[in-house]
Amino acid sequence: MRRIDTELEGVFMIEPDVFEDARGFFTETYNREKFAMLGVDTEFVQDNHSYSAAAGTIRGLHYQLEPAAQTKLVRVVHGAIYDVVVDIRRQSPTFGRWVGVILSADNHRQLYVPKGFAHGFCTLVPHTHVMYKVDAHYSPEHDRGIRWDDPELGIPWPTTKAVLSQKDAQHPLLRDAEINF
Ligand SMILES: Cc1cn([C@H]2C[C@H](O)[C@@H](COP(=O)(O)OP(=O)(O)O[C@H]3O[C@@H](C)C(=O)[C@@H](O)[C@H]3O)O2)c(=O)[nH]c1=O
Repeated sequence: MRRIDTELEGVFMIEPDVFEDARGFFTETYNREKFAMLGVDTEFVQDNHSYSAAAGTIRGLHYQLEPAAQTKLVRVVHGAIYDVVVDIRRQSPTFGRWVGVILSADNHRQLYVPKGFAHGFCTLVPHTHVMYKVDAHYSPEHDRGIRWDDPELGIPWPTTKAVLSQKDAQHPLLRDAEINF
């Protein structure tokens, strides 16, 4: 099991050990002690599961305001995603910078998304199931978003025909977003 850092400080992947045999495989998708040793020192309170039918489905870019800000640990149990994290802490030296990684059922990688970052993904294949743990409960009144296609971010989403929710089509640009962390 290993940690793979990204260009954004505090944003990293966990690649668990996968034990394959004639039946298939076994893997620990979360182990408090082992994950904590790699930096996932987080008390999760909610597990989420989203299913996207079509390839090219984009969900994001999402965050919750303080005091409901969330740390997330994201993985894919079926299919694959291009997973994006954007630093939206206005005082941060890396404000507005983002990283994109591939998480898939095959690579078993998990992405750690700290508070202060917006998160979104694009499904790369149909019938993709994403599961993630969060350390603060869902709070609709603190729920916010940033436009997935904000030109100042310039994220190269791997689709020419994004499938979006109505909500996600209407978020403000990062420069106009309400942010309190
Ligand atoms: C996120 C969430 C949604 N819901 C409800 C609200 C709504 O009726 C329905 C769908 O919500 P959304 O459209 O916000 O779901 P979705 O677009 O999948 O939102 C998620 O996107 C990814 C990228 C994230 O990072 C998550 O934190 C979350 O924001 O589910 C909950 O009950 N609990 C939750 O934790």
